[in-house]
Amino acid sequence: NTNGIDERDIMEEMEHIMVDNGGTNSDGFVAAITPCSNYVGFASNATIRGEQTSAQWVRIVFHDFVTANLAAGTGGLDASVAFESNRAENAGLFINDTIQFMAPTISAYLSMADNLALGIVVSVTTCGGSDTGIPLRAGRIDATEAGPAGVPEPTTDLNTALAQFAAAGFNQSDTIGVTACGHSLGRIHYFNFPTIVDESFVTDTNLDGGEGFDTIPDVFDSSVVHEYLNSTGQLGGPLVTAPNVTDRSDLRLYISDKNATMQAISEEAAFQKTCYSLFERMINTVPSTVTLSDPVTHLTWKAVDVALDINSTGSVSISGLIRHLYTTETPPSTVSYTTGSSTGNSTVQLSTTVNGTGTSLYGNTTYWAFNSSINSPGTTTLNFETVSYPVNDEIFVLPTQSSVNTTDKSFVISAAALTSLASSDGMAAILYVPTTISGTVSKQVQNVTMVMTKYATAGDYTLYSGSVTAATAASVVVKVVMGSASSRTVKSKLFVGGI
Ligand code: HEM
Repeated sequence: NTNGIDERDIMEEMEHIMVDNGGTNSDGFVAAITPCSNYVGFASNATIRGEQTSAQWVRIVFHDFVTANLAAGTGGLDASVAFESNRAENAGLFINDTIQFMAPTISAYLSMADNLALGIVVSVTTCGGSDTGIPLRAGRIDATEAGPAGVPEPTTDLNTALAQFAAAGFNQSDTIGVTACGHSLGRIHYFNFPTIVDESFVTDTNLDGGEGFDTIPDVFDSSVVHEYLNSTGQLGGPLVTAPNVTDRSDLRLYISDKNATMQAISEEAAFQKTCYSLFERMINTVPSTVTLSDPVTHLTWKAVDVALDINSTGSVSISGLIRHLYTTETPPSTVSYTTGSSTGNSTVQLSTTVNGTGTSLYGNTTYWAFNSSINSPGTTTLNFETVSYPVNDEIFVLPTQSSVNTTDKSFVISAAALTSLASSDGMAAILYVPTTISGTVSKQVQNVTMVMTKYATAGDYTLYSGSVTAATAASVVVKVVMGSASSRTVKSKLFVGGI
């Protein structure tokens, strides 16, 4: 990543938001769409509005992606949609609901655009799709301003709509497929489209007057296709049956190849397979300057919140959590680990303390706490089960000797570096601060550099500290740098008082 963040950390953060859904170390992301019919929007009377968060998360990806210009290498999934909520083509609550919900999970590791990609993938899963159907990559970079307009609307004529999709790399059949896939979930609302949905849909428990595209708008399946082809249920939905012919954009699209694509995806397995592939292409449509990671997989074993510490004599210790994700097998009651250095592995250490357990879409989790001294300098890995986690004991942040004041957003940061590394550049901390910006409810990570001063020596190490005030205290990531040496990053939630 161009901002000095390890790709491994980016991928592991995305995995964390995806997997840690409840209990220890959970963040509530997937809970928002569990069950699939759930709504966590910010409008008043949320529970009776007739809205569905999972559907919003699918729709927002389409609206962000479709204005890509493949030939120019611009646009795609870059979260520019976060600046575009006022456009008529973006009618509805979905942009601000989604962006505001996801803003807290923006960090140096995870952009808003990566949050959006994650959102559609977990929505498909919780709404009944496969949990491994859509490979999810990380590394998207957020736009800093609105992009061009050009999302098809119900009144957009067929050729214009097909040209808009074509500019984003989708041919006619792709366009028909991806629209039917999207319209498997959610509703069209009277509140947004009063000429399309009848006012009678507005009730005390459906304030926005939502009418489903199919009879089960909270299940990701081929019903919308069947009902269209067989003239049952919702008949393909309001964009097929709208009173005004000009509003029948789904009908124009579906019949434009004489229903060939709709026939081809009418079998459930073919529908799912086609939709996963088309959704994957949407989320992987990114500006040509962006390089995506390999797919993020669910990790059976994982190191979490790893931190180094040092005492006054210069003895370095490592602590953190070991997470095990399991489905059917019984989790072990202890986990052994070693640390690796140039002179070989340490003696085997045992973690017997279960720190907590959690639930996930992909199984259950158990967390063990570990804490032990390491051979320093020279330790380069923490090893357990299948994991070899990189350690840098030459230069490191000291989370337990650092603190955050969440009231005035001030940080006091301590760090250690080998005295032999000392550079005339001095030691500095870089704080990656998700910062409010104008024109959107999203945030942008801004780098704050803090000069540190030497305050002690401890064995082979020199200790530094400094203080700084940032725009926010939440979801800040910190690393320290000296000359060409750079530490691993840590979350400031590990600091005393951190969030
Ligand atoms: C020509 C193409 C398309 C047009 C004209 C179109 C139009 C619309 C309209 C008018 C709504 C109603 C929004 C509201 O009232 O809240 C809607 C909803 C929706 N659209 Fe599309 N759409 C198109 C393609 C797509 C695609 C490609 C996807 C995703 C892959 C998608 C996903 C959705 C979803 C999930 C909803 C439900 C949103 C909710 O319940 O909040 N649409 N669409």
